[in-house]
Amino acid sequence: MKIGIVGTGMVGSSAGYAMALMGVGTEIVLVDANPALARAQAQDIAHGTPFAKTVAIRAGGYDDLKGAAVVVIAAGVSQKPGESRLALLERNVAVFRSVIGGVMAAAPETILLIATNPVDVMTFAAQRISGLPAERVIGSGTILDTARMRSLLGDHLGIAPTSIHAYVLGEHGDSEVPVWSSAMAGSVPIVSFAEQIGRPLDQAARQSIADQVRGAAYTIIEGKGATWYGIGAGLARIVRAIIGDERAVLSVSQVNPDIEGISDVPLSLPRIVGAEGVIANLMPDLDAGERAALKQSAEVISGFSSKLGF
Ligand SMILES: NC(=O)C1=CN([C@@H]2O[C@H](COP(=O)(O)OP(=O)(O)OC[C@H]3O[C@@H](n4cnc5c(N)ncnc54)[C@H](O)[C@@H]3O)[C@@H](O)[C@H]2O)C=CC1
Ligand SMILES: CC(=O)C(=O)O
Repeated sequence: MKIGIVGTGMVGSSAGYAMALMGVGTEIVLVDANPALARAQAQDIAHGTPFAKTVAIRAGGYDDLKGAAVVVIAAGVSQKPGESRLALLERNVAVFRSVIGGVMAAAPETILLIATNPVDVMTFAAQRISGLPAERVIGSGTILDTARMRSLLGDHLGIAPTSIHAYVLGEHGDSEVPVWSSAMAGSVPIVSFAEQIGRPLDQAARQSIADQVRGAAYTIIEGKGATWYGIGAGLARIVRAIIGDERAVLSVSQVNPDIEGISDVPLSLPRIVGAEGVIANLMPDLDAGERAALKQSAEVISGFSSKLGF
């Protein structure tokens, strides 16, 4: 199955590399405004495939995306140290006006998977520019924040992050909402699990983990200029769910008709992801504080998306 990636800088190339190592798809086509970069990334990743699952990876133009089941969009600018994701909006919407047109002309039946920041608002822009139904325009959303939360909780509890079932919802950004009230370790509510094994998750421990998740991008950007490995793996995971029709439950972004009274707002909820894109949206049981935080997150995003003029 063919997968396209538009924007082959750090994020796009890391997604391609993760897909090649995980054996996601049979053919990956890399497209970039800088064709020499796309060619170099394709060659470099291809040299890893003899050690991995065999995936053909090559550079191309928009025409080469014809027949792609999924096209990942990671084109645009990224944050400088201290800059918020929302500060990138205007520049990246301009990039999307040309990129999405090129993709849709070649692959009108595709599913778009958006990584470019601010990812929720860019998912909204991509949906409006492409005219695709909302369930076929997926933003990576909080898949990365959820992974960061599970990784930190795994460290705290001394268990595999894959045994933790907890989500970050809302914006992939400063207003994100870690959901503690329904978080589980194995099949045990996480606070009870933590008490039973003598590693309590009291309010201070939960706040510290939430702060580290929210601040992770800022911390990493301060240290190495950008983030790419975590999101590269997250994008490969979403693509695998789509092309394998896995019906996996993942926290990803999509334009929602209504969240807490706010209409047409793009944000992350747990969603069932398969061959048709998002198959169903799930609203977890939230406590009053989490519900208010989700509404506030929706308001922050809507404050930007509703002013785009789409
Ligand atoms: N969703 C998430 O969780 C994450 C999102 N990001 C975002 O991903 C985006 C990409 O980040 P990086 O790869 O680090 O940036 P980068 O600067 O390394 O790569 C961006 C690429 O986009 C290409 N590009 C720009 N305009 C284009 C156009 N009109 N057509 C085709 N290609 C074009 C550039 O040539 C460049 O190769 C940023 O917006 C960044 O904030 C980054 C990390 C995590
Ligand atoms: C840059 C970004 O969005 C992240 O690493 O979360």
